[in-house]
Amino acid sequence: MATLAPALVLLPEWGSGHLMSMLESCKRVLLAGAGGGREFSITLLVMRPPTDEAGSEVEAHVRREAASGLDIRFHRLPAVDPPADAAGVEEFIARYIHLHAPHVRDAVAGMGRPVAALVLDMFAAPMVDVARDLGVPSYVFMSSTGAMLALMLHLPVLHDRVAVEFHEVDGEVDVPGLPPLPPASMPCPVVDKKSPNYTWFVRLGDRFMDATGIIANTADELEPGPLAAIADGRCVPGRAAPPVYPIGPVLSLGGNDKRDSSEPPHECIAWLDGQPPASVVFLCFGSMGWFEAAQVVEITAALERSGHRFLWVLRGPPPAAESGTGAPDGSEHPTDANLDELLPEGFLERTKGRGMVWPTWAPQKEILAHPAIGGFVTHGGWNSVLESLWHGVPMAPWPLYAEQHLNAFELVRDMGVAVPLGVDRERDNFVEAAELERAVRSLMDDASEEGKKAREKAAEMKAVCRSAVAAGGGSSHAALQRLSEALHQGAALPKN
Ligand SMILES: COc1cc(-c2[o+]c3cc(O)cc([O-])c3cc2O[C@@H]2O[C@H](CO)[C@H](O)[C@H](O)[C@H]2O)cc(OC)c1O
Ligand SMILES: O=c1ccn([C@@H]2O[C@H](COP(=O)(O)OP(=O)(O)O)[C@@H](O)[C@H]2O)c(=O)[nH]1
Repeated sequence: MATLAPALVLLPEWGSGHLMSMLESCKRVLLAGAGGGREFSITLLVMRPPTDEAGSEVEAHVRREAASGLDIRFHRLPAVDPPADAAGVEEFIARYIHLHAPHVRDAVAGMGRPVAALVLDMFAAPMVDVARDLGVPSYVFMSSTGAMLALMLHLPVLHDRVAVEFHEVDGEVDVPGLPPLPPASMPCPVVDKKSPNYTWFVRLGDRFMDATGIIANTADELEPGPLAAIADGRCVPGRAAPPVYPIGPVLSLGGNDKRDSSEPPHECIAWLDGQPPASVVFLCFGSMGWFEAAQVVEITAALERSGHRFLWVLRGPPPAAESGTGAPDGSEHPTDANLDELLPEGFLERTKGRGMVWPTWAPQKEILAHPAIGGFVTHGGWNSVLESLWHGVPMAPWPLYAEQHLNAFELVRDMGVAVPLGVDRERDNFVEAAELERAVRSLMDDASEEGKKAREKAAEMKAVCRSAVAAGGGSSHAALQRLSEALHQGAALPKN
């Protein structure tokens, strides 16, 4: 038994952004420990996702990772009935995950080897209790920003201090480590305090405090304000937060964008190959972003008038959007866009040669790595942001869902790597053509002072990202070493 490598037992939420980001991060721990006397194995606890679509995605990840040659095992948890009465997406996710607690307990108890950590998705934070009962360490994995982490830790304090809805606050909301936050930049789950989603987020933030540690996909130099606020105990006055290990950027792999060099380039890449350096604005809106026809018209007008080259990933509504029966976990994916139906007549002709509209999943990481890309209009999902910064691409954030309004604020106001884009949150995040045209010009025009600052800052962050993960002095590499040491020290046989 003593010779068996301690296990990192992972409980990710099933969404690719969460699962792959956690797995890739824990693979770094595995690789960092190997050879240094700190061997680990990984066991990923697989919940049956609540939709067939998510189920197929998870199975594809499992198949690929099982063939990776690393010490990664998969343990399928018994199925549970999803809550039938959840009023909101975040409530559904947190409750559905929590129903697995007895099965998680059994799986960890039956590992037959020391457990270095039960690594929990942010939505699974209440399962710190399972780890405590079994006498093993628990770590929350934060796949979003340090700013979101600071906000979540601070949320129980805000809950006591702010009696009204955040949008009724006179002025701004104070979140330690961030510039004063306009209420319109609060993340979706906390905008309605009457909603159980809000109650769950307050609870999740509270339970983060009971973890042994928090692993975060960020870097000290990327988010110094929020990370220092957490470390200094400013988020929850009077109580020390668990140590945070910012080990990022870990770019989550697992999309279908890794190309064999013998294959011909993807059509988007082939098109970019013919464009001048830093001349193309890339528009892409994550795994769930799509637009109604009226918004598409505004985007086409903005792109035409801006005169800039563009590569636009345009997706259509998810199948359930028409019937109003969305997936309970909010994970319904957009369909491929029917360009003939969605685009105004003549748009493709008029922009021929300088624009490309791609109607399906695109190889985003490869696109952002291409020298022709000069700017990125993004929904501001944290994985997309990290990918953009990794390649030094400045952004114009167009937040659509989840915590992206907070991300947009941080990118523009705190990190300075993005130009602002005026999004009407009251109108389903609608953006007028003139506003998008202004933002694209600001991002891409050589003469734009605002764009110049964002470009310089993004170039700086590219260097920061790469040096953070570099061996021999990188802050994220050092955090990985500290984490590896803490995991090694804390490994314990589960009590039964
Ligand atoms: C991070 O804060 C929030 C994340 C989510 C959220 O929920 C979610 C649920 C699913 O079933 C599938 C998903 O793919 C998914 C994604 C998701 O957010 C995205 O997570 C990314 C990190 O991996 C990244 O942070 C992106 O910005 C998110 O868009 C939901 C939520 O409240 C609505 C959050 O506050
Ligand atoms: O057409 C697309 C859309 C998205 N992505 C990838 O999907 C992930 C999206 O994650 P993010 O956290 O940005 O947003 P989410 O989709 O979770 O809201 C990123 O790795 C993107 O590179 C991609 O490769 N092609």
